[in-house]
Amino acid sequence: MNNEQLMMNANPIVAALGKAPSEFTREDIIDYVTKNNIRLVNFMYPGGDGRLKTLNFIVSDLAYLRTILTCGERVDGSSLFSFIQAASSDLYVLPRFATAFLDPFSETPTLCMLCSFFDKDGNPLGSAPEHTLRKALDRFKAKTGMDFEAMGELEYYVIKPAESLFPGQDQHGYHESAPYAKMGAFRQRCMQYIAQAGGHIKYGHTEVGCFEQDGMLYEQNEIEFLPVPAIHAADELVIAKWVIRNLAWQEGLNVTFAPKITTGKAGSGLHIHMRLMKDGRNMLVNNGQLTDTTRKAIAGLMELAPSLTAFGNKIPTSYFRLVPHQEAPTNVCWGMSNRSVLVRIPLGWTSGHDMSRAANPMEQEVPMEQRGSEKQTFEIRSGDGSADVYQYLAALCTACRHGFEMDNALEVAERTFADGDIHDSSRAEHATNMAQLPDSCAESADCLARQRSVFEAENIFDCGMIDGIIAQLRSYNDRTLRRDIEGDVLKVAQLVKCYYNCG
Ligand SMILES: NC(=O)CC[C@H](N)C(=O)O
Repeated sequence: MNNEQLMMNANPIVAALGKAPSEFTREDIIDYVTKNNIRLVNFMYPGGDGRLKTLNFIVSDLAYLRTILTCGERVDGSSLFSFIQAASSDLYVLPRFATAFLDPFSETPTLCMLCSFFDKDGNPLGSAPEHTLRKALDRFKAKTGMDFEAMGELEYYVIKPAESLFPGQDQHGYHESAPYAKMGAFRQRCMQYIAQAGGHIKYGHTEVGCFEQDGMLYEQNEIEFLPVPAIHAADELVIAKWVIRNLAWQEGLNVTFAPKITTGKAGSGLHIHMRLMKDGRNMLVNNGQLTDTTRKAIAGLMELAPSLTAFGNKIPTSYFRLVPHQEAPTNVCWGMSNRSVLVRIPLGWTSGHDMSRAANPMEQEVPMEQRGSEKQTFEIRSGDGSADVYQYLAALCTACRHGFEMDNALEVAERTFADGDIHDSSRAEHATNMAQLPDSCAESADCLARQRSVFEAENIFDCGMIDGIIAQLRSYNDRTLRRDIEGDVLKVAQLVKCYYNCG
């Protein structure tokens, strides 16, 4: 991290220690705790439900502080993960110093760190979602020589009593400003806290969803991150959800990351953008054109798309979102810029034009390498807030790697390419030739059962974890649920309520 990055960094621990989080040592943490009168240390780790769990420690003894930072603690794994048996349930949690941040909600000065799980023999827990992602990333690097970067687009609804002044427009909330958008200040406070906790935020805005129901305003918002190594992307997403929920609670607002809350209105996705890097260079484009590297990674996603929903769309209401005309995908295809495809190639500053100079004629010309050519990503649009982000990113990384192992990857990429809106009636024929995404948890479970060997290869996904995901998906018994209740407002509302606080 250079001086400019340090100066502007929102995390006060980075500013105080004068170094990048990846360089934080145990002694740095002890030094910070001592000098800044930190009274509590929190270990935090996502459980099987995807939510951050918290273990508090009082700081009253330097030796004890050093012990917990060195040895971690022991926790009951069977209460955190369904795949861990009660008979051999103890796990270790060890804090990762690079994730240190100050708890923005605690009255007592508190330092938080995310933890990794270890088994009784002191090895990283093979079935832990975070370790699964690490294994997937290492394997990706070993196979392709590239680093797999990612970032999430976190969509959520904020709910508060409706006001009569300056009403927003139904399904037209996209990038709205105050006073038509009401929750901008709340979103900006969330963004500040997330950045202080180490999140690399690209931007925040309101989204399409905006409606009133039973005297309440439902305003959809989005916070989008910057591409970072995928472990950080997952860390940032779980912290962001924790921040948004806590701030909402503090301010008397309700928030939901649920995939669908009302039929016919925009659902909330968790789109993931990916970038493949080699020696700091983005390998997705060359001379403004998509490379075969990109096409191969996309081919892997197309091939495994039927089972990716098992990781990214874990609850029955997930499948009420994957319907036409709501900017959510239904077919297994990819394309440029349009939002009805499963994998989208958004604009990537590939023209090489100096647009800034065109907009500001007084400016000097910007050097070619500063015109944004490193910004290109590819985006998968199926996942939602029910996903365990570590597991989901591990599945995406594995699918992209699979693309480099397929003999016919370029052919698959060619066949699944769709230009234009696939829901446009003039393109109906093309759409009918495309594979459909699963329409229920039950179907996702079947698809994962068929394709599980790709995820389990190289020992990346633990077979107990895959068994657990399949069993959980099947437990909802929802094979025909969407068809059965789609038009029944009351039944949909009951279902929505069950999964309102998912993930
Ligand atoms: N602008 C967008 O792409 C909206 C996405 C949409 N909310 C979804 O469910 O995925």
